[in-house]
Amino acid sequence: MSGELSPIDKAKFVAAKRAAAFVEDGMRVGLGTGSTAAWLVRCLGEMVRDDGLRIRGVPTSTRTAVLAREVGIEVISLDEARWLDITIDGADEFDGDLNLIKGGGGAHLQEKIVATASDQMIVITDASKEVETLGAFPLPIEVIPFGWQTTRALVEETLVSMDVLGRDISLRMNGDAPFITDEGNHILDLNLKRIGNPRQLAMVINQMPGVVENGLFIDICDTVVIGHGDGKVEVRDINTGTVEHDRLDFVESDNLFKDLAD
Ligand SMILES: O=C[C@H](O)[C@H](O)[C@H](O)COP(=O)(O)O
Repeated sequence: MSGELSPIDKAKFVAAKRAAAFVEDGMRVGLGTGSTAAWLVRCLGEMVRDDGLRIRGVPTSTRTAVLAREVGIEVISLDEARWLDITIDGADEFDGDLNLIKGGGGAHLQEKIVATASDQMIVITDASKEVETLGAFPLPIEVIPFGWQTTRALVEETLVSMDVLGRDISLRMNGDAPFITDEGNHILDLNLKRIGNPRQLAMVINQMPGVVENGLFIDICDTVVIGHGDGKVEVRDINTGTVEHDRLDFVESDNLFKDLAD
């Protein structure tokens, strides 16, 4: 990486750095996927190397597993861990109840399994991802490749019957070929614009044959850490109703940030 980081990258970095402080020695940690979660993995790697932090990480994608090993985090499978103390991950959108849309990187299936198996889930994000109502970000649905067009038609029919607005459904592509998830599946992106009842929608979608998992995370996230490009961080906890404000002087003091920016 060279040159100055963009304000969005700085925001993601400080959110990740602040959230890393929730991780304690001996914890089993779910490691999210995406550009924000990658900062978290790098921050934890630094804590392992420099501070002697001992953790075992359960990655939520192949990409994250590769990065975690690279930075020196001991990687174990979810089956080895069974239960996690904490999961820290990014999100594509979050609302005031800390319900989320995830899966912009196609990893929401493993992410949801890992987050659900954790005592606490913390989302790290920049402020642009906060919305009043979920749905501006297309909702990812992981479907098995067999009969995916039939599954898409069924999803569309169901949305019509539920009177959900904006029934624009596309197969996610990777160049000329369909995107393939870590589990060998496809992704349908639902451009709904507005999701009035995310809980109901999540349940209805997951009942359809061919659907593996949708990207709505309802009542899973406990805490959101929102970073800003100037180093300010806000930590909101849905269980206690508390909001904390903090500021990280990352430019001057953070070796990891300096190494990456050089
Ligand atoms: O599938 C990907 C994940 O759900 C990501 O956590 C989400 O898309 C946010 O990614 P980023 O931090 O890159 O915006």
